[in-house]
Amino acid sequence: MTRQHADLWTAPVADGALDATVAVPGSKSLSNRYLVLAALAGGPSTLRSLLVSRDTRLMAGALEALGVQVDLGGDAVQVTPAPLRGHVTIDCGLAGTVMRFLPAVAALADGPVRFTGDPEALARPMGPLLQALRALDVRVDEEGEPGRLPFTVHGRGAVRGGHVDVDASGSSQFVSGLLLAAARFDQGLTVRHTGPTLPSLPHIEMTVAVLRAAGVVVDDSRPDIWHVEAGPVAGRDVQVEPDLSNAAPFLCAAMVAGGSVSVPGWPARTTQPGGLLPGILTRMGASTSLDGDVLTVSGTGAVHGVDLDLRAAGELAPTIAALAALGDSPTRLRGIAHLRGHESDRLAALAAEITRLGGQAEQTSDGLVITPRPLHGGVWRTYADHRMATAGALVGLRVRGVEVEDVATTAKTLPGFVDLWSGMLAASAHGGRVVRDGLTAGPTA
Ligand SMILES: O=C(O)C1=C[C@@H](OP(=O)(O)O)[C@@H](O)[C@H](O)C1
Ligand SMILES: C=C(OP(=O)(O)O)C(=O)O
Repeated sequence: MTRQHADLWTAPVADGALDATVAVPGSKSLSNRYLVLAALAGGPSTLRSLLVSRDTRLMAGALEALGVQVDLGGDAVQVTPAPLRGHVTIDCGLAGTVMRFLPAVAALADGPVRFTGDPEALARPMGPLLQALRALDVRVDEEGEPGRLPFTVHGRGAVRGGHVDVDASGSSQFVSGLLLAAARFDQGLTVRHTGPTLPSLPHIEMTVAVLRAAGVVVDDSRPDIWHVEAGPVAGRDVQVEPDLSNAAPFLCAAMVAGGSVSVPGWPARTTQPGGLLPGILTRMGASTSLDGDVLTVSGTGAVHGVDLDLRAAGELAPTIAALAALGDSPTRLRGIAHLRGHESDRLAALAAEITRLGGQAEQTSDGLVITPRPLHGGVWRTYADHRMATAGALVGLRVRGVEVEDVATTAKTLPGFVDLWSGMLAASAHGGRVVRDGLTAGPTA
């Protein structure tokens, strides 16, 4: 896209130290897991503080197409399960959680379920999951390139289950997508990961945790093997944690601009990879404190380079890479080769955009090496990738004239991003107010 045609948002520069409390909405990963399990449950569920964003609307829409009643209006989302019907098409958008969590669910429907998505979604890997379904005697027809959207899962109302191998080195979501539906298979399911590396283990632990909380028996005592017993899934009343990965750019903003940013609702224990943020940001020069459920990150503007294995938390990589580009020494990010199959090829995208602004960033076989250089303004391309957009905003907090292309792509997981971001800056000028979806809600004390 050329500059003339792009939809550009000039990222605001911080003109002083930050002092704000930012309330971020619910976790995408938890929200879409709760929706799937609520659809497979034996009775209704109430999901409180569920994220309402493009990814969760796509999930809700897909489940509704399959016959489930999902009422997204109001403070709490009500889900009423129903027998799953086929002869429908599911639009996955660019949501990994929809394209990877629903094919095994579709196998339980009473007819064919066609999966489509955004043009960018056609580049995201699906093959190992589709092969695993075929190994379980589920018929899957691909329409174009093998192992990619679009494809059709031929539901037959039941899946035998048993044992299946899957190479999840491309995405942990292949494992999660099999486990989430497995309690509804006749024999349950044992999944064994066979690939060389396994990314995003906390997200698999999240899957196990939400299954257990719904009364499903899961054995994860052996490395790379998970067993889900056949049995009922309980309808639940749950409170969704805030999205800690979406909190990341706000917390990092305190390091870039100096000052403090707090995020309320920070869970004492979590399976979200964002739970690793306090440790990572401390290594990069921040001070962090947890006061009750409020996490505060404080910084001086100094950012130190790190050598970091982000295998467990690849979702944080775009934010950490943007932070690293503003550092005082080089950073090496490892263990994230699979980011080449995320919303964009994130390793290529980050290297290209940091370089475009005068920085130095090179891809390695499994990550990035970022050597800080003085940066200048310019267009920051986002490749339809929400985390590229928030990474550009972070760079623009210090570098004047960063124009973020298609900032609306943040609607994938955080539709209120621009309002929250400018609210954080406005609140800082007024002494620590709470910012919720762009609204300054009042003083914190
Ligand atoms: O299961 C999940 O909710 C997710 C798992 C991870 O996927 P990968 O293992 O493909 O990185 C993560 O990056 C994604 O944002 C969400
Ligand atoms: C990789 C991500 O998303 P998805 O759930 O679409 O895989 C992400 O949000 O960083």
